[in-house]
Amino acid sequence: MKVINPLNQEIWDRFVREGALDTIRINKRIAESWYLCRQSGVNPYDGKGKVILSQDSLMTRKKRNQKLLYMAIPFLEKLQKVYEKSKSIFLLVDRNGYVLCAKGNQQTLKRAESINFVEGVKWTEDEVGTNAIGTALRIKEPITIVGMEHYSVASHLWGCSAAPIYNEHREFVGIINVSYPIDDHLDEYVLGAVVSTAYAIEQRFHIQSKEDELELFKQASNIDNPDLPIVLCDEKEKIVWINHCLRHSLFNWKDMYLEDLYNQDWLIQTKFPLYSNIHHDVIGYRIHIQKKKEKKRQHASMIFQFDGVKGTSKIFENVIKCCERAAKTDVTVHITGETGTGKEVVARSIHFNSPRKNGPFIAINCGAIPKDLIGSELFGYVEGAFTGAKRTGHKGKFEQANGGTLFLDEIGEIPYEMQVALLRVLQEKQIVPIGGTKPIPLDIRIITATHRNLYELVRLGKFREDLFYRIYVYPIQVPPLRQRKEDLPSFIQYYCEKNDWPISFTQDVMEVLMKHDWPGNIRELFNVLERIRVQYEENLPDVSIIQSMFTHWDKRERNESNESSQQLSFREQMEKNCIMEMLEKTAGNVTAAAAILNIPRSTFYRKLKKYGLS
Ligand SMILES: Nc1ncnc2c1ncn2[C@@H]1O[C@H](COP(=O)(O)OP(=O)(O)OP(=O)(O)O)[C@@H](O)[C@H]1O
Repeated sequence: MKVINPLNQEIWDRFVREGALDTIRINKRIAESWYLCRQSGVNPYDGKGKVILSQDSLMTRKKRNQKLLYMAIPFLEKLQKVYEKSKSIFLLVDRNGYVLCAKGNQQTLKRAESINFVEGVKWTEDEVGTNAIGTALRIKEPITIVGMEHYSVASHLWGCSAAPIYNEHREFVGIINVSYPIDDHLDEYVLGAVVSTAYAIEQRFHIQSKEDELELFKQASNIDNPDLPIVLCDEKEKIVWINHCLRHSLFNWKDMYLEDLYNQDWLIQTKFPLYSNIHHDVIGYRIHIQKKKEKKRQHASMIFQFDGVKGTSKIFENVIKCCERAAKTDVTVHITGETGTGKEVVARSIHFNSPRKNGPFIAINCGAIPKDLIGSELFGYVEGAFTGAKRTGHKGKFEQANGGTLFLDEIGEIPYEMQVALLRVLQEKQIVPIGGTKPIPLDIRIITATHRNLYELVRLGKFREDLFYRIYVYPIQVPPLRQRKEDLPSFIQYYCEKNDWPISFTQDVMEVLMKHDWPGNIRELFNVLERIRVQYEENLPDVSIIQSMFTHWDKRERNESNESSQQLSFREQMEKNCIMEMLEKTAGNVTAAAAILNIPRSTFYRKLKKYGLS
């Protein structure tokens, strides 16, 4: 490959003015590029870089190309050493033409700044006209472009040689380039040196792929659960290892790719990316698979179905076992756990796996109903039971749940005086609606839940001991997310699949998520994922941004909750919620809502004003 002689001003002038070119006098690759530039309206009198990434976007792009950077930078530096006496600069460019890294002579780097030839700039033919980087990127061949061979004037005083870089799969991954001021008179072998460097980088990719494979096997030896059918794939999803329990059912795995498993009736349960400790890019996946038929059989024999993420943690496996046992009987279950840990999901799963599954599942949050209304909400009332009562009467939650399951959430919030009535219903298994005389027999399973310590409430005299023993028959403790962090990837995958969000989280983002304490548990996790999805869509932000999001949100949420608690007491907030709910139910009919809530109309209007609802 020889360095092409610069063209003269006359040829360039004629082409940009008239589009006329004597193609014999010009390298055909350059002629072709000039025509393309002219066609797509590139300005020959400009040619400075215009699309320049912000620092954040450049960081994200570097992150995405971290393997390329890791492989190529040492060779770029070697090349720089060879030409250290020259005024050259040395650049690494990604597959889309963005400059990821620029090193070399400080004076030349400064000079390059005047045409925006800097890190983060998009240096393609479309943006800046014919140039070694942009043209090599289009034709995927090494090329040197000097002086007026550049289509636009901004580069007329430059010479540059570029070559494409390929990875171990012969996929094009970027460009390596040397640029120099035209008066630097670099030797004619510079293009050869650039090509050799690109080749050396490709060899490095090959060696690294062997090292990655070794690391994958090393990580495989740490696989925790030998009873789960696990396969290990490389980053191209080629199966490289299967664990013991698959050795008798998956024979020809050595030539298989992940997608071949679908054709053999296997289902992917979880897919967990594995990262290199060296270049931090994905090197493969650990995949938990399951035979399709097994799943069908499970459905057929009605083995316990949990409608949510089970994960792989031991602690949650025990919860599922408890649910399974409880579902087979009519035992009264009491679920404890912090807010957002999935107590209601657990309650539902017990109901829908029990013989009552065809009956109703009725949930009521005892903490969200004003004290005065809880009686009518639970037990119902008959026609004309009190002023403002609905003419048709009202079926209470107990009656609504007849034949099924009643889930009393936040049972610890139930007013003390109401606890006696509740105890009586549980003992007598019948209900008399408010204002009524005829008892209604009940056939229901009771599940209660609380995030509070009921023992403590009993000790403080806030919860009746007799009621406590009536409901605390079969306790199930749902663990907080921080005690089952190994389930985080399964939750993330669940969320991504549910929202059709094809994104894979990098290892450092995973680490940040793993380190967070998740005070709001699964609800908080889903909220965080939702915010990231809405704000960043497919371009997962850099780890530092996610980290700062946590700090920012934490602060904001703390402030917001302080503000709202200063404005409204808990009781007031409950009252406001109840009024809003009733207005929604009555389609905004104030008279009807006030009547149902048994609040005089004038008071009701005052409250609407107080809560900013009028
Ligand atoms: N195992 C799970 N798989 C998928 N989603 C879950 C799981 N557990 C909980 N969630 C989701 O997390 C959120 C909170 O769950 P849930 O309402 O059951 O928690 P909770 O403990 O009852 O909360 P609270 O104490 O605030 O009533 C819901 O959106 C629920 O769908």
